[in-house]
Parts: sequence; structure tokens; C-alpha cells
Amino acid sequence: MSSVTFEHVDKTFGSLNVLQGIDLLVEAGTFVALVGPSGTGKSTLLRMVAGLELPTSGQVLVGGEAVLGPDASRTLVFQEHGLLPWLTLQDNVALGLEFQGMPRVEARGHASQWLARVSLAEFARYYPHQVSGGMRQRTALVRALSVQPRVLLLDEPFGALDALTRLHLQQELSGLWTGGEMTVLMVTHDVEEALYLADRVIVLGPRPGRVIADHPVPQPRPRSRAAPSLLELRHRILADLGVNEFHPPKEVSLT
Ligand SMILES: Nc1ncnc2c1ncn2[C@@H]1O[C@H](COP(=O)(O)OP(=O)(O)OP(=O)(O)O)[C@@H](O)[C@H]1O
Repeated sequence: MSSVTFEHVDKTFGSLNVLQGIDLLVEAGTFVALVGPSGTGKSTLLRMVAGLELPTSGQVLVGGEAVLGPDASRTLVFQEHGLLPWLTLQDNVALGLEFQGMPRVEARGHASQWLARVSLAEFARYYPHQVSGGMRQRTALVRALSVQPRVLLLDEPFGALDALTRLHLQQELSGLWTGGEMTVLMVTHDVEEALYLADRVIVLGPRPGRVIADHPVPQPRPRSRAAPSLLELRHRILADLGVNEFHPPKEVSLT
């Protein structure tokens, strides 16, 4: 596991100023969620940690070292599962381990164990098109976790799933990630998801994206989604995002 540091990071694409003056330290072994309006550069921040984009100025450091390109120790999981359609779920998971040099038979054994942890043991020999969207995303998640990256980057990982499947996967991720062993940065539009999973929620303001709030989540795990302190924090984060849930309803005359 490694810390992730953004030092005075600016990012522009042509004339578009996407991120400005990002200074952020994500401590090693913590789970941090990034929320903010569409187009504020959240995915761009993750892509810079993954080494897929470079800052226009400033730098991104992982474990104290500047990120200059992609590396297997930093894994990105997208909304689209990204599984290879011609490989079974087991072989999709095993592939990452094989890339790390693990012999094929051993990698397939590990892959089976990981799939069993997300209740997919009996689907190990299925191809991605033969399973549901939730099952594909579960597979993508364990594929990323199985290689034990130092930093796991989650970009709206459950964004394409129905609400119920999404809740199940959040619960599974919360069970798989017990803290300490890897640093996680997750982009989400779902404030409840952020509060259920993260140690800290960072709020980005409208473009050019800047950090406008940084909320620690003071709740031990496993969490209750209905904990009053989380509900209160949810209201505060929504207020940061310009959503006032307590806006009084207009008076309606019944006469
Ligand atoms: N490679 C690129 N080339 C040009 N512009 C880009 C590139 N990548 C991102 N952008 C622009 O940067 C801005 C921020 O994009 P980004 O995907 O980081 O935002 P986001 O906060 O993740 O948005 P959303 O919540 O809608 O996914 C957008 O206006 C986008 O068009």
C-alpha cells in the first residue's frame, strides 16, 4: 500500500481548464471517495494516478515517487467491466496474476478462490456474455483485487448496475476491503455509496475542479446506512454540492 499525493496539480486539455490547484494527501491504506458535479475532472484525477494522463503542472506521487506512466501496482476499474469476451471468468481473473509471473495452473487456482469470495464459483467456466452485468462487475472487481495492487482506483465501478445489485456489490466490496492493505480512490456520483464505503469524502467544485470540502467519515465498519451521523454528513455533502434537501415545500392553498 502507498500514499497518494497531489501537489499543486493543474490539468488543461487544450483551452479547457479542468483541474486547478489540487493539493491532496491520501494516506496509505485508506479509502477515499471523490464526489462532485459532472465534468469537474474526477476521472482525470484517477487517470493521473493510473499514469494514463500527466498533470499540466504540479505532480502526482504514489508512495513518494512521481507517477510517470502506468504500472501494475496501480489498477483502475471502470464502470464498464473490461473483461475479455473470449476468456472465461476464471481465465479473466487468472490473466492478471499470470501477467505478474504466476504460473498458469496456480493463477487459475487463485482465480477460483477469488471468484468463490464473491459467490461466483459455479460460474467460473462461463464467458462474460453468459452472466449478468452484476456478475461481470464482480469479476472485474476481484480481477483487480487479486493482483493486490498498492493503489486501487475505482471509477464509478457500480454506475451501470441496477440499484439493488449496486447495494449488494457495495456490501461485497466493503467485506473484501478490510482496510490497511491497499489504498483506494473511488469516484462516485452516489453520496450514500461514498459514505458507506469510504474513510473520507472529498468534494470537488465545478470546473475548473478544486477541492471544496474534505469530510472524514467518523463511523466504524461494518456500517449501517441509516446511522444518524452518516445521514447528517450526507446532508452536508449534498449542501456542498448545492442540493438543499431541507428546502421548505411551497405552501399549497386548499381553498
Ligand atoms: N483526453 C481528453 N481530451 C480532451 N478533453 C478531455 C479528455 N479527458 C477529459 N476531458 C475533458 O475534461 C473534463 C473533465 O472530464 P472528467 O471525465 O475527468 O470529468 P468527471 O468529473 O469524471 O465527469 P463525470 O462525472 O461526468 O464522469 C471534461 O470536460 C472532458 O471533456
